[in-house]
Amino acid sequence: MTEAVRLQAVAKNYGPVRAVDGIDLSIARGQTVALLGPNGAGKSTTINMLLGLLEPTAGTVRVFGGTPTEAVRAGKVGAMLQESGFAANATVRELVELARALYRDPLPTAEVLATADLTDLAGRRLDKLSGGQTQRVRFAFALAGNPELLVLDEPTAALDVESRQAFWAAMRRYAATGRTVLFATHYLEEADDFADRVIVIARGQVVADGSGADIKQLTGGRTVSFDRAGTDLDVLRRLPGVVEAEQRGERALLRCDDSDRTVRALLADGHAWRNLEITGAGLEEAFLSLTASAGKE
Ligand SMILES: Nc1ncnc2c1ncn2[C@@H]1O[C@H](COP(=O)(O)OP(=O)(O)OP(=O)(O)O)[C@@H](O)[C@H]1O
Repeated sequence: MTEAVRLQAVAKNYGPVRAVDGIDLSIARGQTVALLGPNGAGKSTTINMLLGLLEPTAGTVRVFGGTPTEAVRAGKVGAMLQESGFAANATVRELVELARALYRDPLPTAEVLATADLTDLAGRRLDKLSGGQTQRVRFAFALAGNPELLVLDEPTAALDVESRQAFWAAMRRYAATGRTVLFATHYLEEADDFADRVIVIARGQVVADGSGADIKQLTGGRTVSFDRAGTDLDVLRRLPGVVEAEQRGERALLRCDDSDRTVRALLADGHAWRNLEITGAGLEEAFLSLTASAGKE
């Protein structure tokens, strides 16, 4: 069995809200995968179905060939979800030992502490930790059972840059042991930096799936901007190669999947523009243009 996760035509409704709208995907063992999408895209809902915490409205979810609940019961899955609630008067070490006691084949305490970079904090009470340290404790809790699949829902939300780096260094140590890691994020740099594969979801659907580089290539990813001198934004939006147009102050910003065609059309049609600029897109621009094109369908 080389497959860790398989979702087939998975959908989830909350009353009238279609949070997940037909997701198909398969994740091989050993991959580090980012689920990337804006707020409300359906990331947490997808993760909760994968952990057996929510039942899909339609479709099937398989984890290591069985149901999510079977995989969780067998100790194959560790999860770090968005909320936490730990007894404040326990120490870091006590909490790790509590987590280990829940599993048949846990990692040694020293290894859990070292992987999560908590060795020096083992004796510290949980209520005396910084936000970044608390996140690493939650990470330690998730990996204590030695899971084959680690699922992290926005693990670095609200952390400063330094704490984020420490967190991802810890995650990499775990991934390097050949385990499968799936993490949700809306930080585009994180997806690009830490995942082998980036699955972009928007409005409950997969809109792109590949490496960070693939995703940038998919969109062509350039922004053409200029002082627009009154040209109608809708006219600009219809120019060839334009995915989305918006106005910022005096400037029009056109997100393009083929900026050469856009610029040629701008020249040919004699639009009144000044101070033209063409910039290459980072993953952020690529992501916005993917999301925008999904909305056009
Ligand atoms: N319990 C619920 N009841 C009703 N609607 C919900 C519920 N949970 C989520 N939703 C809606 O489903 C959609 C997807 O939400 P979800 O939390 O899965 O997105 P997300 O990508 O994880 O977002 P975030 O990055 O903000 O956590 C959103 O429109 C959200 O408002």
